[in-house]
Amino acid sequence: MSETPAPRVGIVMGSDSDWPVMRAAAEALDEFGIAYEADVVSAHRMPTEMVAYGQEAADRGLSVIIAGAGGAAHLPGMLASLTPLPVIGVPVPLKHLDGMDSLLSIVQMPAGVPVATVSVGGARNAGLLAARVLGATDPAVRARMAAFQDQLRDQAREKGRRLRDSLKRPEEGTR
Ligand SMILES: Nc1c(C(=O)O)ncn1[C@@H]1O[C@H](COP(=O)(O)O)[C@@H](O)[C@H]1O
Repeated sequence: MSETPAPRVGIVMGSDSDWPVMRAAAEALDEFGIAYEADVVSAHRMPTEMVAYGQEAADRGLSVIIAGAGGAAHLPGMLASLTPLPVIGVPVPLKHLDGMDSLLSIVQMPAGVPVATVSVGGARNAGLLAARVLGATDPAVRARMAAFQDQLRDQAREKGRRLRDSLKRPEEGTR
């Protein structure tokens, strides 16, 4: 019987309502074969459990924490204050303010307590950034990231080729 690999990345969010955004981080980690855990850990609603999560994360074997929250999004910063691990913050957009409240709550950290903040709703990039952090010391993950970057380059070249072709046929492009 094969054992489930121990999670290397912790994906946490303030509420299960964040999951439709945050699942993109999990999907990115799946693409790279990186084991993760996902849970709801709210600084505001379950502060003592949030403190325990932050204090225990490194000893439990996690290497990176991805924390997403919306509105008064204090979860990523509070976790960064509790753990020596890198914390990647995902501003989750809510119904009002287009996610600007979440973004500013996460990105404006005081000096000494860094949170690597991705764009509003940018959970996929959070997963990719976590893969890069692991890849710095894990050659297999780094090789997968290099292959992924090759694919991106090829796709971008193809987009340019299609655009140039459409300009050669005036009825399809704008001159
Ligand atoms: N920003 C935080 C925190 C926190 O930062 O501790 N805990 C919950 N929340 C956010 O509240 C929003 C609404 O949550 P509900 O949908 O449960 O009402 C979510 O986006 C969550 O991340």
